[in-house]
Amino acid sequence: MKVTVVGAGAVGATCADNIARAALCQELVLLDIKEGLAEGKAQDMMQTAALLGFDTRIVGSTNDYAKTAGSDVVVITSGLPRKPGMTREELIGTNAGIVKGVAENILKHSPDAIIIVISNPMDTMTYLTLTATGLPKNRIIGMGGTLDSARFKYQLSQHLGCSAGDLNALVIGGHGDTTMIPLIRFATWNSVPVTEYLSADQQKQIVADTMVGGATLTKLIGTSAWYAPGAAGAALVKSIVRDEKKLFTCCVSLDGEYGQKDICLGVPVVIGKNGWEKIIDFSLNDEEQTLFNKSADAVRSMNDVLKTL
Ligand SMILES: NC(=O)c1ccc[n+]([C@@H]2O[C@H](COP(=O)([O-])OP(=O)(O)OC[C@H]3O[C@@H](n4cnc5c(N)ncnc54)[C@H](O)[C@@H]3O)[C@@H](O)[C@H]2O)c1
Ligand SMILES: O=C(O)C[C@H](O)C(=O)O
Repeated sequence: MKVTVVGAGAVGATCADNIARAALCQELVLLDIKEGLAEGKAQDMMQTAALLGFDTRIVGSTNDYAKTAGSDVVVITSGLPRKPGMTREELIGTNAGIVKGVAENILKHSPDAIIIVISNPMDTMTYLTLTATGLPKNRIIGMGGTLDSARFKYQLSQHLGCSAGDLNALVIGGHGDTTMIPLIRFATWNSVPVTEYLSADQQKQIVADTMVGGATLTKLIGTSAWYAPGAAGAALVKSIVRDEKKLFTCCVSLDGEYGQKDICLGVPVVIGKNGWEKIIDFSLNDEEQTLFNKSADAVRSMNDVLKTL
């Protein structure tokens, strides 16, 4: 197996590090436009191999896409992160050009790859990657809901005083401060609904804190987060290369599911060797469906901005 991570910044390097530590592929290419950055980080990571005991060969590249040729999975993390006070959507002007160029270069050298898009605004960058490459929809996966669901479990675990690993919880919709939808009604603690244990106020607080999870970290750190985003990207890579068929919320192209079409948005999907293999379409109540439709409207208006760039 060969995996490429484009963008050797905070998220890309963390994602690559997680992929290497778990020995998810024989060859891992880290590519960045900044001279020497990817080569340096690749060498640094390779120097952990003797300490951590993995055999993945990590190759760094300054914009030489020939090195990425024949990748089975490509993770796109290239682009600007937001600064405190900004929304993810404000990154569209710069990141659309970067993501489009990267996707076209990847396609030339790895026409069979499954592409995971992480760059923000992620829902729109996923839609752009799908339309720019023309690849089958199952091979384009946006990573956002996977991270947001992990943050939702973190918030729940803090209130319940329990292991995050004992929780099942999904965030669907867009990957934006106001567009994501933490589905607390469906969240369980080892099969028992968490709503049994949490007051209405606690539930509201958990949902609100989950929605601004990325903004909260951006304010604290001064740039956006990378540990959980990198780990979330690697979890998707693992489910693909090991054909685990795990269920994650990912941003995928909808064709009528959840009442939406011609849009990429976060819904629960099965991830395996063919990319996203199945959308799990379950019934939302009126309130949840209204939120989902509003989320779709907001993402669609960002997709329209692409036409003006
Ligand atoms: N979807 C998510 O859940 C999620 C989570 C975290 C971050 N992000 C997004 O991921 C992106 C990266 O974040 P980061 O913190 O790693 O930023 P960063 O600045 O640390 O790294 C970005 C890297 O991209 C590189 N780059 C820029 N243009 C390039 C090009 N044309 N080709 C190759 N490389 C290029 C830069 O040189 C830089 O090293 C941002 O857009 C951020 O908003 C998304
Ligand atoms: O918050 C951001 O801008 C980065 C990312 O989307 C995140 O949720 O951590």
